[in-house]
Amino acid sequence: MENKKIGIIGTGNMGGAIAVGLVKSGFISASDIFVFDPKEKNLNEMREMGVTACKNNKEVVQNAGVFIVAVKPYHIEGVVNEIKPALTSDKIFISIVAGVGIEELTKMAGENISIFRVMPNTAIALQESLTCISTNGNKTEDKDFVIELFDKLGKTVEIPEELMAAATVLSSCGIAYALRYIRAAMQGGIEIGFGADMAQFITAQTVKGATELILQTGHHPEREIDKVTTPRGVTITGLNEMEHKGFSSSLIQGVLASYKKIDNSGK
Ligand SMILES: NC(=O)C1=CN([C@@H]2O[C@H](COP(=O)(O)OP(=O)(O)OC[C@H]3O[C@@H](n4cnc5c(N)ncnc54)[C@H](O)[C@@H]3O)[C@@H](O)[C@H]2O)C=CC1
Ligand SMILES: O=C(O)[C@@H]1CCC=N1
Repeated sequence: MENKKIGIIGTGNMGGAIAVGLVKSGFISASDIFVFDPKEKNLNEMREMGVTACKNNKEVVQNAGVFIVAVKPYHIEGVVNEIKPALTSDKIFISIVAGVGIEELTKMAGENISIFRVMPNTAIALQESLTCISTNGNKTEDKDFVIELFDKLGKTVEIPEELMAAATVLSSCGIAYALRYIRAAMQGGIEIGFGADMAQFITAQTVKGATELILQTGHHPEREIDKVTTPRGVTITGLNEMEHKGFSSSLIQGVLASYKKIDNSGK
């Protein structure tokens, strides 16, 4: 692929976060990122970062060799119809749209274009995404570029497309589940004496520490928990009370409910 300029179609929560992460990463100069969004406010935020705002989606695809579609599932078909005249065989089409498969995307865009499904999360703005990539038999050169691109924006894992719905739940929704844990722990922290800001800082840094313990050692969480739970101590008392109230079960059921929602809606 010759043209390594990057397009983003839809600069809402995710498209905007990708643009921010890309500019921060220095992987590409801001002016080589081409975006369109019908919301002028979103485009202005992009312009302020030095990103090139286009007049429409077709112009994005004409300028960029690789483009990321980050619109809601119900807008994808309209977007693909709009960009179709600019879809030459040298383009790489990356979709982060939840629940829309490569087969469906191929029907919309045509056979002769390289299509990837990618599932990032909002931490991509900080280059801390966990991004799942499904390559479905694309050319090695294209695949290498897409992986390199998202490696600059966090960590990547390559998965078969059949796991994309599960990836959406565990990684993309997962950020929200983790944040809800942080909020709940903060609320407990406030009730036992901390101000909100201090409770937030203590909880967030503690979660970061827990995450690093797992990521850096590869240990099972329970192995690290065993080091904290003094017999007859305060930790096990709290943990057991959480389990009596359904903590793990509630999380697992939430994950399954999100997964079912993707299956049910086909989105
Ligand atoms: N929000 C998240 O954490 C994640 C979202 N996704 C997927 O990313 C996609 C976007 O989600 P969000 O960013 O949350 O939604 P959003 O609503 O924040 O952003 C979508 C953007 O698309 C723009 N848009 C609407 N019609 C358009 C058109 N014809 N051309 C160009 N832009 C258009 C909207 O103005 C909006 O700014 C969805 O398909 C979602 O499934 C995937 C992973 C994580
Ligand atoms: O909630 C949603 O439907 C989207 C997909 C993954 C994260 N947000």
